[in-house]
Amino acid sequence: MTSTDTTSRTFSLIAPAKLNLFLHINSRRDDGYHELETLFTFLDFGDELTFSVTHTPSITVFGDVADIPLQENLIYKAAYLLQQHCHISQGAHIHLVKRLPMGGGVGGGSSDAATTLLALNTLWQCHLSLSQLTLLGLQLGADVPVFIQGHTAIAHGIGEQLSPISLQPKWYCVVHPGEHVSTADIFTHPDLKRDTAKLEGNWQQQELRNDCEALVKKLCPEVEKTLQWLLKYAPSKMTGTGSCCFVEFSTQQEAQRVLTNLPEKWSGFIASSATLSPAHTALAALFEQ
Ligand SMILES: C[C@@](CO)(OP(=O)(O)O)[C@H](O)COP(=O)(O)OP(=O)(O)OC[C@H]1O[C@@H](n2ccc(N)nc2=O)[C@H](O)[C@@H]1O
Ligand SMILES: Nc1ncnc2c1ncn2[C@@H]1O[C@H](COP(=O)(O)OP(=O)(O)O)[C@@H](O)[C@H]1O
Repeated sequence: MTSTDTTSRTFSLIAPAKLNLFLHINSRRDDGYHELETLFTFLDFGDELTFSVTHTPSITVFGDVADIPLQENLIYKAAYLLQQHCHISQGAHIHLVKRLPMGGGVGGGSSDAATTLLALNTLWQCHLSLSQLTLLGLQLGADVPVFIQGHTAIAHGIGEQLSPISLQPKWYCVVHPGEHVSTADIFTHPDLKRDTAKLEGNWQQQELRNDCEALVKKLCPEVEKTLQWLLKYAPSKMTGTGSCCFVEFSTQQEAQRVLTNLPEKWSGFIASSATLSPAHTALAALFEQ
């Protein structure tokens, strides 16, 4: 999945998906952002990004860039932010293979941005620490810090205060109901439940849920249908602000069975969870050679 050519300074990394195993919204701040508590885990499935350094300062992003204008692509934004911050005179060619559904709640854009910061920090020899990269990443989105820190974590604040934890690896079948859900639309909706009490004591002994789920089910009937269909196999949940839904298993076979039976109108994938982000694991392996 990962390749390198250190002599021409080119390498590929997987920008992994995340799942929110629960997502509680505690309050809305004066700046419009929401205080939340969420459990992030990484999947060993994601977009593939290939980075090459150039001797001129231009930054290009090509491949599956769909109709996102270059300067709005989070990959470009991340590269440009780092280049400006560290006064780098080199540029980069970045190729994207998009596997994660956009607006699916699996964090594809944020993961692409974080992976770009991690990769170019190395290729451009910026020598920023993970804490410094995390602060830069937060300028790009509330979800970016967890992908930079790279560890399964419970997040507080707007998603940037991270307490790393370890979980048993599990297998997931993740289903995209074919609908795009805008994070901003959900967080600005008057009917969003935003008054869940903060967790106290051991989170594993408490009732956990996704506070966005009821609203998204109401707004997107296909999400409701997906959650219902998945219930035949296991308790189903939605990730982030949707629209992807998932079920958890101990074995690959159980997850594969759900994917095999998936109605044609939906798409999906199976993946196992990883306590460490696959992008971090791959980057460490590349530079230990
Ligand atoms: C809800 C979560 C949960 O993991 O995931 P997604 O469903 O988007 O993947 C994230 O917090 C999304 O993070 P991210 O997608 O990076 O958010 P941003 O770009 O910073 O913000 C997108 C929109 O969501 C709102 N937002 C985001 C995070 C937060 N804690 N409170 C908010 O109100 C922002 O006000 C903005 O209008
Ligand atoms: N490289 C990128 N990959 C995905 N989305 C991107 C990217 N760059 C910018 N975006 C924008 O960010 C939005 C949210 O993307 P994404 O992270 O996939 O969703 P979610 O936060 O629901 O997981 C997209 O609708 C798209 O307009």
